[in-house]
Amino acid sequence: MNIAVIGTGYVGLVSGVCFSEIGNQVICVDNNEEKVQMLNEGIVPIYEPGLKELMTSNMQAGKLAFTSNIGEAIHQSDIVFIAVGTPSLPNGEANLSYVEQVAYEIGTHLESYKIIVTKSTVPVGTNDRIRDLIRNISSQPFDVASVPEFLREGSAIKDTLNPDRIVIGTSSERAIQTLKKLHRPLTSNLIITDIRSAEMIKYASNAFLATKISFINEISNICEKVGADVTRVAEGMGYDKRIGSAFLKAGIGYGGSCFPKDTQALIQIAGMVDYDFRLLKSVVQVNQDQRMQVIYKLQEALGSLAGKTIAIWGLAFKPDTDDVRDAPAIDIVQHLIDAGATVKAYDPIATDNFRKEIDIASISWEDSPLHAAQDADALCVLTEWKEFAQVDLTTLAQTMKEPVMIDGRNVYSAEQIQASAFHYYSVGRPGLVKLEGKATAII
Ligand SMILES: NC(=O)c1ccc[n+]([C@@H]2O[C@H](COP(=O)([O-])OP(=O)(O)OC[C@H]3O[C@@H](n4cnc5c(N)ncnc54)[C@H](O)[C@@H]3O)[C@@H](O)[C@H]2O)c1
Ligand SMILES: O=c1ccn([C@@H]2O[C@H](COP(=O)(O)OP(=O)(O)O[C@H]3O[C@H](CO)[C@@H](O)[C@H](O)[C@H]3O)[C@@H](O)[C@H]2O)c(=O)[nH]1
Repeated sequence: MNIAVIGTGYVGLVSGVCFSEIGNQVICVDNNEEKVQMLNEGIVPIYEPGLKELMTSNMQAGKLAFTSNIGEAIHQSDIVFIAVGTPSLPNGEANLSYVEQVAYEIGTHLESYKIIVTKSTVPVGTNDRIRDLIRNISSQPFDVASVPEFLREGSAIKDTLNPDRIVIGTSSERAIQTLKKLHRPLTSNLIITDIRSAEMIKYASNAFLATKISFINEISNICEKVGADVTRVAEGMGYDKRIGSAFLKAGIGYGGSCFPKDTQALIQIAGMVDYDFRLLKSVVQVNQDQRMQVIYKLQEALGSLAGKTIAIWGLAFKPDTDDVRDAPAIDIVQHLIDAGATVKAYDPIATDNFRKEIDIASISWEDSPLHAAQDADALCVLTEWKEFAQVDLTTLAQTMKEPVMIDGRNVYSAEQIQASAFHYYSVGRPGLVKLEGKATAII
């Protein structure tokens, strides 16, 4: 099939590449001309394992192209995917200006029947608005459908080529048949539903996953007080098929471009229809507080943070991505700076993006984990990059001024910590806290 994908962020680019990989003719559009030029030169603007290879091979096979000319792309396609951003407005609502702009441009370029599919995460009712907007501009035939995207950054290609399900929300039989045919090579689990339910499935899914994370983070905080180990608690819970083991990793709270924004947006969507989504509001609050646990533990270990040197390992919101959008590290580093500390930061790939968020003299940007830790009063592990688990803890402790570690992602095992000199704070594993070089009673 001939497909136009509007927007070459994570979703647009990965979808475009994967649709070409399964045999379609794809043209990706972005109004950022610099980005289009880079893509045409085979340069991938995001870090995603395997994406460059797949993109290049499909471009060379003539199945994938990039342009800033939306009209040309629409003329060549049967299906138009909208995959532009829907960032948060200051009140938490989704900003639909990019989606509406694209809908307007599609309307002005329609010259024959198209299926217009929204992949962007949009509030319930948005696809109806897109339909009205286009209908006001064009008398050409078209159908709209909501096909929300569930890919995760870092495993985006695998998620797209092997999805758990594809949700197709539309009232058009013609669109259903075409979209079924398009997606069947990816999975047989196609959920056909109405547009509003499809839009809601996306928000409800993200909100539920965020709820699981805040739930286990609260359990971890209680574990710390009652002497239980949250990793064993999560394991024991996860074997229950009704609960499932995924998304029960306690840490410093969720970040990224989706959970923070989509939970806020769903609270707003509920508010618009006079519903107070109390549970989700608590999930968001717990998540914000969880970031502060790192600071509380540092204060417990060091007292005042003024004048202290703190090493930070990990700036990305999770491993295998250079994305720092709403990363917990942003709040934590900002707090340390406000408290008068000096920060030595290291991330294998996200440093450049992080510096666009905060770049001040009291932060030094280090080129290795050990350089960041050198002469530091404490180390905070904020992203579970694989290379951190491989660092020799004896060498690390000797490099630091004080062997104090706040492991915000439970990277290290009990054995590694017991064999080390570290005064160690984990998340929800209080038996591993060492005080004055001696393990506490609960091991
Ligand atoms: N990032 C993810 O992992 C992910 C996963 C699932 C769903 N989503 C949702 O998908 C949507 C896109 O997310 P993203 O992270 O890919 O977005 P992004 O903001 O990273 O990228 C959007 C792209 O659209 C382009 N754009 C904006 N207006 C345009 C226009 N008028 N014409 C052409 N191009 C235009 C921008 O230049 C940019 O390259 C959002 O609604 C998001 O919530 C994201
Ligand atoms: O057990 C867990 C799992 C995740 N996280 C954190 O949660 C955040 C989000 O992680 P993840 O879901 O893996 O990354 P995203 O790429 O943001 O993907 C989410 O957001 C996307 C955008 O909507 C959806 O498409 C995906 O299905 C959904 O998983 C990260 O900060 C993780 O560190 C935890 O703290 N504990």
